[in-house]
Amino acid sequence: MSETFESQSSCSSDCGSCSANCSSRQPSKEDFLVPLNPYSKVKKVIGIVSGKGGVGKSFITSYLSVLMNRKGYNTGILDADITGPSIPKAFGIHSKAAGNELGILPAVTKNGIKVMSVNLLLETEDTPVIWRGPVIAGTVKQFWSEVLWEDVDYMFVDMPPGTGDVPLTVFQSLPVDGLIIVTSPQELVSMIVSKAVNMANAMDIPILGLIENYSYIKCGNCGEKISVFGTSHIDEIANKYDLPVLGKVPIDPAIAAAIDGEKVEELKGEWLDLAAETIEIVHKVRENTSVSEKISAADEKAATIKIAVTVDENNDVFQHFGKSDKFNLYEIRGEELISKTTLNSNGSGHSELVTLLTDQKVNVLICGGIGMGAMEGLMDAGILVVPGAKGDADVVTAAYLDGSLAESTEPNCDHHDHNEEACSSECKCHE
Ligand SMILES: Nc1ncnc2c1ncn2[C@@H]1O[C@H](COP(=O)(O)OP(=O)(O)OP(=O)(O)O)[C@@H](O)[C@H]1O
Repeated sequence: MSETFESQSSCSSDCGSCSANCSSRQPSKEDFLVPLNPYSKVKKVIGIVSGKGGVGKSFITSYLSVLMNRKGYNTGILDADITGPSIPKAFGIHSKAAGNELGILPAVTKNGIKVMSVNLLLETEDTPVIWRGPVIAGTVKQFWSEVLWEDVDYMFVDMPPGTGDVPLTVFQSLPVDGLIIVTSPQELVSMIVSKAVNMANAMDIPILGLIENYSYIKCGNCGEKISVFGTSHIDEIANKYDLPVLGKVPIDPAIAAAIDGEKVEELKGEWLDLAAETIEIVHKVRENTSVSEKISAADEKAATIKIAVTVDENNDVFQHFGKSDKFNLYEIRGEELISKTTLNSNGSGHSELVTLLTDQKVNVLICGGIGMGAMEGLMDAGILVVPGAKGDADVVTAAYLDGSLAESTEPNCDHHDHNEEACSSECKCHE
């Protein structure tokens, strides 16, 4: 029986009455997807990509999964960087993969993150993987279809670096919900990020944002940020593609010590908090308490709230409330954004700003640092305050609406130069 006959006979339509030209049919995105292990359920797949190797993509993948695990989500890592697998070491995993009749069993980290990597299959960890592209891509597909992942909320895929054939096959084979592009300042950032963005667009996969690793070094004595690789262009490129910058990670010996010491789960640092929040908001897998529940259950649909956010010229949350000269004003009805406008002030002190916000009938203020005097003024005026917010104002507002950022009655001293020490008794924030 010829191949042509077989394929025609598998068509259930009556070809005699069909005008479609089957040979010219373009395959859809779904045609390339590999089925997931039938005993597993993965809610969201986040791909971590870089234009080239060596930018710390594996660290970013590991630490993002640690942050999502800390938020209480079932988290997995599929290490698709087959020729440079570094995920198991970061978690101190040296076991070999076992299996049962339902599939290959992933390794499980101390805190419960599931990991599958080629290192779990190699005889020794230093065995090089000298495989051709199709074999590498086939291995990644097997990690998806044959590993018994069971229930995973967020699966992070440490993608092979670059934009060649292997990453392309991986992109096509897995149902990736969103991508994060990792870069470093010394790269030809514009060109390399552009390639990754174009690839994602061609594959019709949304990009959540950019993360710059090795962004700067912080001086241990004075706290000054030193850009060792020269001026970063990450903000320009993010503007060009209208993408948020989800994190700028410094070169920090604590990071190297945690990764090389196989203790990434013990690492503490807020560098990727915004990225984790963005994943949580954009690819929501559980229902959070929404702000509309907080206002009024009775007229939830009709209620309009006005949120003011202190902003700088980059639309990031400005960190000193009393010196804010610009606010974003978001008007929200029910779950819907009705308007977003800019409110200018002369930044002349917190009591004038409280009056300005009261006149605008603002219900909620989201800001960075704020002292006790201003807090009291706002609370007296019936304005709820969300202090200590950082990053893009739109993302932060979405986080508040989603219930992931909460109001507080405590001041926040980020607006003072404490060199990251705790607020001292000389600080006037609490007066
Ligand atoms: N921000 C950082 N500060 C200090 N050390 C870092 C930082 N990011 C990564 N490192 C260290 O650099 C080394 C390489 O990191 P990682 O394994 O994530 O990247 P890679 O494998 O070289 O690159 P990629 O994953 O992009 O191919 C590791 O030892 C890690 O601890």
